[in-house]
Amino acid sequence: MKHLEANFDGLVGPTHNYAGLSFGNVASLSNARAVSSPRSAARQGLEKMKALHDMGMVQGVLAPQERPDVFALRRLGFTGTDGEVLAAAARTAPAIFQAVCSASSMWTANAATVSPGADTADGKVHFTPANLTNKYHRSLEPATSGRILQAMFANPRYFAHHLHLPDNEHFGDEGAANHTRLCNEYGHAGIELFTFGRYAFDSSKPAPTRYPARQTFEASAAIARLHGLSEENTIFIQQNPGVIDQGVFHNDVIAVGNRNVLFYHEQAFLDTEAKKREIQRKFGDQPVHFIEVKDSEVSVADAVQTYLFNTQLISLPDGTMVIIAPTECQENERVSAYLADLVTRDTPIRQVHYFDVKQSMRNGGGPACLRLRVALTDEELAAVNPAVILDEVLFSRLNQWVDSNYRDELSVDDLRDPQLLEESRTALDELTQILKLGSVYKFQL
Ligand SMILES: N=C(N)NCCC[C@H](NC(=O)CCC(=O)O)C(=O)O
Repeated sequence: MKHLEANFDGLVGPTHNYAGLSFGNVASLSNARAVSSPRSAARQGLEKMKALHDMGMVQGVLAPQERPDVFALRRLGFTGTDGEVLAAAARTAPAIFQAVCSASSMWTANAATVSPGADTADGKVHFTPANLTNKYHRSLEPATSGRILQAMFANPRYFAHHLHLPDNEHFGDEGAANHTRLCNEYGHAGIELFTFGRYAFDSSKPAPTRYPARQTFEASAAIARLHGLSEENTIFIQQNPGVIDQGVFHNDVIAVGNRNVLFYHEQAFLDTEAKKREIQRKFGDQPVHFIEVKDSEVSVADAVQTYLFNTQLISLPDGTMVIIAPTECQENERVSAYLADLVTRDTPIRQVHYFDVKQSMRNGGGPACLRLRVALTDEELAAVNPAVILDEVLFSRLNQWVDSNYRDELSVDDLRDPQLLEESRTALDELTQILKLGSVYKFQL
């Protein structure tokens, strides 16, 4: 049986904007109210997807969510026609209004945690949408993420879907951004690394003091139980609270893993040496390549600014391991020198490919935030909704769809325009037909 890892990238939504909604995420706060370009953001994302497809990777598309979320405003007591709801919210509660307009579902590393069938007790691929409780604008995502994932991975013989964890900070869960899997081969049992920022039920344990820890230990442990993972293939690692306080709001801003490689900053974790020993013991006889970046090579500040670790570490079909990095890494002398040197060292990583995803980077989302990884056997892949898998035809169809539905520019003030809601709904309705998702949005139910 063949096996591979597929990437499902979030399509940027028609209301992509910069609202400064994510305290603890430096890029989001520093670009608050900048004018965005939904069209070029979506095109940048599609270019990256196409490039990975051209490298021989299986590349999928994850649909964005409907924004502004009028249903969320009605739940908060705004009434009248959709236009009246938008106008009243924008006038009387502008901060809430901006939150319900965020196109943050584009970062599909936060859509869910996924455990491949090789790791789970029942042999199925398990999905749990992230509840994203720490930020109101993101807490609006899990129900729709769940419906979209079920429409993509529908066959119950291969795929198991769980409800997101309780909507409470005690179980704050940010999905695959805090989850990495190491394995020898994608289809063989691997080890799943769950990274968390604090313990919810034990205030004596270390925790950040400046910025929030979005993921709790208790949430990570619940996901591992739900997915039927065993103690022997699961590792829980606490993030160093000091790096969260420097802007590492998700672990994928400071570490990334693929197959037998863990690439991380020396300050990323607590108890690093003990955790490395546990990883190697649970991984088995083959060596794990721990590529630890020293502070003297790249500082945490440079890592946060360039997203050196929010790179995609992928294995091409011939087995070559490559890094998909944002152009911000190329533009920073220290980081580009580090990467140029890394590919000459004795590690499995052989190439670096740079991509312009600036529209996403300005909100703190790099290449790795934009994708959800799903390791699949060929039999499981055959059971995935084929309309979401990118090929030449879908690529050009989606580019046309973006060109005819997306605005070139969007400022925060444009979000109250009821016409934008109409445009978004028309676009998303068409998209559900292109991707054969059925009815997944509330306005379609
Ligand atoms: N690291 C990963 N996997 N994902 C990045 C998510 C970025 C997202 N930014 C935002 O939600 C900003 C929206 C705004 O400010 O308009 C967040 O902070 O949750």
